[in-house]
Amino acid sequence: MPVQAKIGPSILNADLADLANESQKLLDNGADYLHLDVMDGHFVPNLTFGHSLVKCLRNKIKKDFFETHMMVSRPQQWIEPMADAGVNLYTFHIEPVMEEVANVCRKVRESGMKVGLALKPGTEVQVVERYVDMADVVLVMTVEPGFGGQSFMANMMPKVERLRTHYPNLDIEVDGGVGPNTIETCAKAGANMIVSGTAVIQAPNQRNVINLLRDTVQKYTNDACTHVH
Ligand SMILES: O=C(CO)[C@@H](O)[C@H](O)COP(=O)(O)O
Repeated sequence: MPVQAKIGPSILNADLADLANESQKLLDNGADYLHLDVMDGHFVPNLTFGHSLVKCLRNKIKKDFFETHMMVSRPQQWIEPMADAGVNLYTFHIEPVMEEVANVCRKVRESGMKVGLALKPGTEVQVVERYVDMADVVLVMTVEPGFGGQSFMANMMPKVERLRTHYPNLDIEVDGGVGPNTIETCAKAGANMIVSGTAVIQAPNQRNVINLLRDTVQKYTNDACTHVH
């Protein structure tokens, strides 16, 4: 099955006090999944929310695909709570668990969730290649994790290109500063799962932006890949 373009808005800069409605609006406007940014104030200098909120969101949004992007120092700690909260894809950073990546991947799988491996901009892509067989998605960060609204780092594209060349069937996600002005660069490099925060949340017409992102990726995806759903 060909790799599919999937657009997953990040809700980081949405009105978190109205998260269920904001999320539903994104899905109604064509989002393929929700990218939920979990930050612990240790791994990144920002704090958001945890499994309790995700569970409440799941109670309101029953069927759609949830990814949690775990920007936390101890991703092992939240596997079971997030699985219980109804998360579909558990994407964790390899940097704080460098010696235990395989073990964490196994535990995520055993919990029934899909596995995503995230890389900070300073982490070599070769480090993640050892674990690609254990993962469903590799997330290449295109900003330093922690905040929405930062500038896209085009110099991360060689990582995406290398992964796409070596792993034609892999779901490759990009996150940070991705929007109408930067999507073509990501799509050409081979990304097929697109996280976009500010550009979608603040758009006067979310549907138009989501469609533009998806159409651009579809233009460049080859027909030898798979997808997460
Ligand atoms: O994980 C992060 C930041 O740490 C991202 O999900 C951003 O929140 C995306 O927002 P924009 O850069 O698209 O505004």
